[in-house]
Amino acid sequence: MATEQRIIRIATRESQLAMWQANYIADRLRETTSLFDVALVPVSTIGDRDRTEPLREMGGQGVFTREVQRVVLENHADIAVHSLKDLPTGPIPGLSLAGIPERAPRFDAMILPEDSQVRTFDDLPAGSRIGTGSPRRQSQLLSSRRDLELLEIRGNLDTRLKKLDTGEYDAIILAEAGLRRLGLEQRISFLLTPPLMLPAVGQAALGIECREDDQEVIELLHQISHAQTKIEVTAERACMFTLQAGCHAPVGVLCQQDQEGLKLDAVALSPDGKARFDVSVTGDPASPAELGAEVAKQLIEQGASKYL
Ligand SMILES: NCc1[nH]cc(CCC(=O)O)c1CC(=O)O
Repeated sequence: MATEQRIIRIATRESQLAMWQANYIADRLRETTSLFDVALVPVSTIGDRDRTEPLREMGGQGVFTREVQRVVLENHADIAVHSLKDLPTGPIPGLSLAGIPERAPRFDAMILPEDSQVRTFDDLPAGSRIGTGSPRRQSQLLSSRRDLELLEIRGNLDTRLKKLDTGEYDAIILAEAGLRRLGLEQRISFLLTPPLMLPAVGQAALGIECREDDQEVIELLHQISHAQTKIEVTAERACMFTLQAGCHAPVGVLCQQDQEGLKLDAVALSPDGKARFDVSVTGDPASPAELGAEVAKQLIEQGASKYL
């Protein structure tokens, strides 16, 4: 008689992007093992239910992740799949962030109406209305172009693209990774790359949590993890944790391996972009958390705390 197969239950938000990500992880797990079956457990979060308030005013950190985590803690699911950039950096008692799969392309993208002739950031007409509620994106754009008008925008990717197409904005900014995952990359007019724009902590990476005592699932999540991505996001998240800054702070980071070692660039800005603090440190790839803490320490020494 066949023994009963354990089903790995995957808790996820219900947005199109979250469901894509959860299905992607389900496929990776199925490729890794035939010992388990997988099933999705959709969860609605306050971040999804309230589409009107600017995100940073909605109880801030964890509005997209807290309820998904609770479902796992209460054993109604076994793993939680998050966009790592939405996951607060502090540890959650009872949960282990055991899965960090390979990161997708991590930069931000500018989207213009389909008939626009504008091809570069510098070509944007003076006073262009740019839709983004992210203080990180707003402050970095204002740091190079004081003339731009930054406007709040909410909603999932489809909703935001519709708001652009109906003329509410001259351009909007979205992460390249999310657009690619939903097959919308043809809407990208151009990428916003460093030094103009540093991405968010963990941007384009996924974070998968499970209960800290679920050794079977922890091992499975290690098998679908990617060593280099894990090193990079460990440095980035340690920097944000030491800064005591959340995902809505005006902070951008970029962690990359080069010939000299593991390099972490970070920028913190005032909301209007007039003040900015830049730090770049190269460290030992074997100690990414120390590198992140060192970069945070230097930002604080420069006076960045005032804006965090
Ligand atoms: N805060 C929303 C969010 N969280 C994750 C992504 C998709 C990209 C990613 O995984 O970094 C997005 C959308 C966006 O910023 O455009």
